[in-house]
Amino acid sequence: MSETHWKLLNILCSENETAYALIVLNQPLVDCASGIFNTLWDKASFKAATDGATNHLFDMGSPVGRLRPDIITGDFDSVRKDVLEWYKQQGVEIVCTPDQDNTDFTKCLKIVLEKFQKKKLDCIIAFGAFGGRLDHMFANIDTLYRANQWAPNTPVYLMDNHNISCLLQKGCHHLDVGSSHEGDSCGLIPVSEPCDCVTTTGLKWNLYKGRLKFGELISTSNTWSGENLVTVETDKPLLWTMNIKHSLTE
Ligand SMILES: Cc1ncc(C[n+]2csc(CCOP(=O)(O)OP(=O)(O)O)c2C)c(N)n1
Ligand SMILES: O=c1ccn([C@@H]2O[C@H](COP(=O)(O)O)[C@@H](O)[C@H]2O)c(=O)[nH]1
Repeated sequence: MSETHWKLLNILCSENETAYALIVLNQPLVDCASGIFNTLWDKASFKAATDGATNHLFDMGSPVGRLRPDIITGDFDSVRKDVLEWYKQQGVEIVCTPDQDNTDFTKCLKIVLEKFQKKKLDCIIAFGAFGGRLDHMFANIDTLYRANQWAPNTPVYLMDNHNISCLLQKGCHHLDVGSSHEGDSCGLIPVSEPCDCVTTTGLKWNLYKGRLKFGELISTSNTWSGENLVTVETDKPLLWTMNIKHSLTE
């Protein structure tokens, strides 16, 4: 049985030295000027902006303090021409990904993984993954399935100001929930297929060899039992999601 450890919000702790790449998705960053986004941005080993996300980075800072990613990728139907040109002049790597069968996020993730094939990267965080368009939210979750095929040993987290999610593959998972940044609720969602055998510890509503299936039971509005670790054993891919404490997001 495979064992996977997930650091989750521990990545945000000041003493934490996780090497991660940050992929910024096209969602407003106005509410993120302080708190989580800034922390993630400052500590990232590598920063990528997908298409329209570049507008948000551009609009956030003054020309002097403007946030500068390492790479900008996308089909470029959302980024403003002047914004792309400004970053080009600043020497930022620009990669056009015109394929219309995959999202800009999926394509960007692949580029980031290729860049880090030989360098150390503990995980990848995609910020701005929820809110806005529902089709995009499903596509962002779908990208987690692809990420597992491309780089099964590199955890990928979807985040926004309020949530962090990751895809648990078949096996046993140890989820660190003792960072003090955790909010009150969490969930286990069998997105792609029913999970017939799920066992958990560390939750208020645990399962023992239980079945999770849309139309039958999915685990939402769950919460902690008070321990710093949650364990999940699952026979099929299962989306873990939890919310982030308000004080961090204000
Ligand atoms: C069956 C099928 N449905 C839909 C599409 C269309 N499609 C899927 S991914 C993609 C690119 C999306 O680009 P992105 O910039 O991520 O999103 P946008 O904001 O432009 O919608 C497109 C057009 C397709 N290629 N195949
Ligand atoms: O509502 C949304 C819009 C976008 N995204 C993500 O951002 C990238 C880039 O978006 P563009 O609209 O092409 O600039 C897209 O691939 C999505 O992953 C989103 O999550 N929600």
